Amino acid sequence: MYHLAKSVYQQLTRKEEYSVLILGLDNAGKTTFLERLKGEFGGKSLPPERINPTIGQNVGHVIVDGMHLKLWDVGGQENLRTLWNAYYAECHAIVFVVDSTDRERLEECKNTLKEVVVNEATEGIPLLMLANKQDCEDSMDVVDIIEIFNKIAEHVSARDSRVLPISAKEGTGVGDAGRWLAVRLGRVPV
Ligand SMILES: Nc1nc2c(ncn2[C@@H]2O[C@H](COP(=O)(O)OP(=O)(O)OP(=O)(O)O)[C@@H](O)[C@H]2O)c(=O)[nH]1
Ligand SMILES: [Mg+2]
Repeated sequence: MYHLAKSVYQQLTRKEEYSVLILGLDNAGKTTFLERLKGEFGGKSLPPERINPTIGQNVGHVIVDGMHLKLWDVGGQENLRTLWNAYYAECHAIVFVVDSTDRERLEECKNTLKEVVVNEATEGIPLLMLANKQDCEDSMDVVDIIEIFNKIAEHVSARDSRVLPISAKEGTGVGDAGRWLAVRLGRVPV
């Protein structure tokens, strides 16, 4: 009887959790975005000046509109990108962060995103691209970023994708990014 009651209780109080993988080149602002998202949705967060390049991974939890999200932020340095594969099977959505000021690495950024979306393991997974660092005067126009990156996402497979302008440093657009994920993930079975 105790076991039955316990299992009923667990079913009733079960929290569904969705895994979100944060990818992008090194220095794109992935960790800054994760910390800002935590702050935006009521958690404790590190200020930008205390964030260092990620060598392993950072994990954060946020609740957006009642939806529990577990965010995996992994290092974007070239030699660490081979590790991204290991996360694909378990993730429900991918956030790809782009440094909008880094014109020199735009080609590398496009190729990296392409590799992610052509991988069989990410097929059909919702993809949110963030045109970050919009607070910088020299940042690329978000319209141009949308043009470039939507083409990559759409050509590969019919998936839910979106490009949003943000400043992870100042927090602009970060709440919208969290809410986009919550809405999209509400349509995906855990
Ligand atoms: N101006 C500006 N700087 C930003 C923004 N987001 C991040 N940065 C800066 O960009 C640098 C890299 O940020 P990180 O969050 O460490 O980048 P990352 O993508 O996690 O990098 P890796 O961990 O090496 O993969 C830091 O100096 C941040 O302060 C932003 O929105 N605006
Ligand atoms: Mg990082």
